[in-house]
Amino acid sequence: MYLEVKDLKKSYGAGEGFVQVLRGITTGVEQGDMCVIQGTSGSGKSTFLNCIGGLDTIDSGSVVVDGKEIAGLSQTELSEYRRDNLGYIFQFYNLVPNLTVRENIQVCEYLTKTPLDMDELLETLGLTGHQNKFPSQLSGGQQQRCAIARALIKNPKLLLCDEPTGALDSKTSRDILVLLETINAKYGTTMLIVTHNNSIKDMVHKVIRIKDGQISKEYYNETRVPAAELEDL
Ligand SMILES: Nc1ncnc2c1ncn2[C@@H]1O[C@H](COP(=O)(O)OP(=O)(O)OP(=O)(O)O)[C@@H](O)[C@H]1O
Repeated sequence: MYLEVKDLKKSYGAGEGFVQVLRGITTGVEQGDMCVIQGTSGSGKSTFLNCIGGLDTIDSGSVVVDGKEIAGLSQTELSEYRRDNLGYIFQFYNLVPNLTVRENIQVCEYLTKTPLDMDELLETLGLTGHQNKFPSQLSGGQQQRCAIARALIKNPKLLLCDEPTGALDSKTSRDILVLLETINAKYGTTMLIVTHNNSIKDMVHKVIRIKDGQISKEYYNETRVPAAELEDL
């Protein structure tokens, strides 16, 4: 198992403002699997992702990623863990506005000794002709592809995606999902995808549903629908 989570609990605030967000989550994801995390607004999906991604500390429980326990790591250790293992993609692309596409990706290339080949990645993501443009000169889909390239240049073993198609129209969403599928097949990247779009669950290996901070359902898809054939995106 690449990711093993046991009895993960996470709360925020104190006194009147105390919220118990994750109430003991136990689950796992195999290496190379794409996994969708579903749940209603406020159920704890992003919190779960952030705990696994070392962006948030954990109250109790265990999160083992690639054999390494990340619960209880110091901030410095967490930042090393993020640098060495993870790529992130968010709904809003968080590109640096005054850097070109290529430079935005280079920022992350420098974080690793073994980056993917920049030109090949630009080609895979359909960004070769846009590499010298600034984010403001790109469409939403192109900006998201740039954000994906930035996340992938380190060749992370684990890619965390929080609403990766949330700001995109249906055609561009499909393009992005086809891309994630291609990357998963090409590099074997394990992916956790938080999404409100109910169609995306059909293209992944595993689905985890969270309700009120607990797992209400989880299952593996026996057959997967290719992203290109998903309906109602
Ligand atoms: N930093 C924080 N401080 C206090 N409360 C927080 C914080 N982050 C999240 N919460 C609370 O935790 C609960 C779960 O939030 P989370 O963002 O994980 O939900 P979600 O399932 O991702 O929701 P959505 O689908 O709307 O993005 C919410 O009630 C939210 O207000």
